[in-house]
Amino acid sequence: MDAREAALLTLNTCQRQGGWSDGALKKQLAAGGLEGREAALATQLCFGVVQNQLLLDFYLSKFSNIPLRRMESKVVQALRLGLYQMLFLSRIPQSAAVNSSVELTRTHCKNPRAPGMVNAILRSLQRNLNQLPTIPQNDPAEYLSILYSHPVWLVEELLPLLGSEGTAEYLQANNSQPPITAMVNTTKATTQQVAQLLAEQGVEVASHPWLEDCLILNKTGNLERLDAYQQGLFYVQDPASRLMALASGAAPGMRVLDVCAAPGGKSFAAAIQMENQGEVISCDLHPHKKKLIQAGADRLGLSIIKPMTADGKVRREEWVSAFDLVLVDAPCSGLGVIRKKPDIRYKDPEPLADLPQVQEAILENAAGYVKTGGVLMYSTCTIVPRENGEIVAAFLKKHPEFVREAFILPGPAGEVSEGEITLWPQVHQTDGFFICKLRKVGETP
Ligand SMILES: C[S@@+](CC[C@H](N)C(=O)[O-])C[C@H]1O[C@@H](n2cnc3c(N)ncnc32)[C@H](O)[C@@H]1O
Repeated sequence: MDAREAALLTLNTCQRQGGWSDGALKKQLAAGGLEGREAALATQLCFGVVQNQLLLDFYLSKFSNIPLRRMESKVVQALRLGLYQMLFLSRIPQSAAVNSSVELTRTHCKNPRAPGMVNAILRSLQRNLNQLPTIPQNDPAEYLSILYSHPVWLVEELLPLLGSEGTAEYLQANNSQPPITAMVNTTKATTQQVAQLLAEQGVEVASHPWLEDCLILNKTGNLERLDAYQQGLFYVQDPASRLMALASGAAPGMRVLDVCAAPGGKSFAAAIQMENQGEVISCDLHPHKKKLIQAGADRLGLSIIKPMTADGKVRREEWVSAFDLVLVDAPCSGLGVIRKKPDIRYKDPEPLADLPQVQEAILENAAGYVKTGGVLMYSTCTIVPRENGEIVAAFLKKHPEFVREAFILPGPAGEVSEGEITLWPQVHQTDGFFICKLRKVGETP
């Protein structure tokens, strides 16, 4: 199996079964025994097609007599792969892009006429690459939707928030490849020691420009096989999540509750900040996720983390007013992590409508666990106000005993004087993320 075949099979699985491309690709690479450059190419092809799917389909449909929706899924994926390479990967000769897609169609598609059709469509596109049809600009949302391959409903939601230039910048940032950021487990080693160990194993390592104890990694190969990973000297996390822990003020000796904890990233960040002194109770609704948190904590040697299965909406009397710090990293639409999970954009938006209700209920219940004088953090990895600022505003209306508290972050975010911030990939070079810090200044009424 080569990179293109792995990409085709992954894209086809995701299209037909609705899975996530990152997970499906990982399985496909393992099944096909792909490593190194072939694995990197398969990843680029797979993510590139997903990131540009609406644009690719716009052009393909102009050059095909048959609507794409009436073609076999693998034929559509072969067409997308061929055109993606021609438009975005100038290092690949165009003839190789066309021929490989024709070959994939011959090997994997049922219809004997499919290879001829794929050849004809891609050759015709190749001849017209310098004069492709223009995307209509009369409707700004539709234009940006096609140009940057995001659904119209999302673009329509962003335009009033960011304006057309800001929206375009955000959508473009979503189609970029974020760096791998490794957070050093400073309870076990210094950043310099970890950087050296990684470099000795051939990883390209650089310091993060503004986040302490964070390394940017390149050429990791299978990261989980690295000695530094196996020894629990780092974990992979976006800077936004670390910023949430920094804003929270988690400190040694505190009693902390992480209400929505799996797979454990915020708990790990807090426990490391606490120098593994104190207690972090890390809960998640789903029983199978408890093991995931425990495995991460064990690998990192963070003994203060106590994983539990618990529903964040259901009150536990023994926890009332018992914690210095409560983290609510709420289940959300994930629209801030499109860079890492490019297919989030194509998921059905209908179930997202119920999320604010769940978020409100979890925040409401979690607030009861904060001691007077303690801190309640609310965060999500999304950028839409209805899951972020609007949740906090509604909560504060009912809870005068809580107030927003200013905090200072390293990097472009700087001082957050209003106590809440939305981080954006195009501005802060992080995932899209929301952080709000609330201090309980009075007794529960
Ligand atoms: C955004 S993720 C948390 C990410 C985690 N804090 C981290 O940094 O790794 C939200 C989590 O909330 C969990 N969840 C959903 N509903 C919940 C509920 N009612 N109570 C507790 N956890 C819930 C989900 O299983 C999911 O793991």
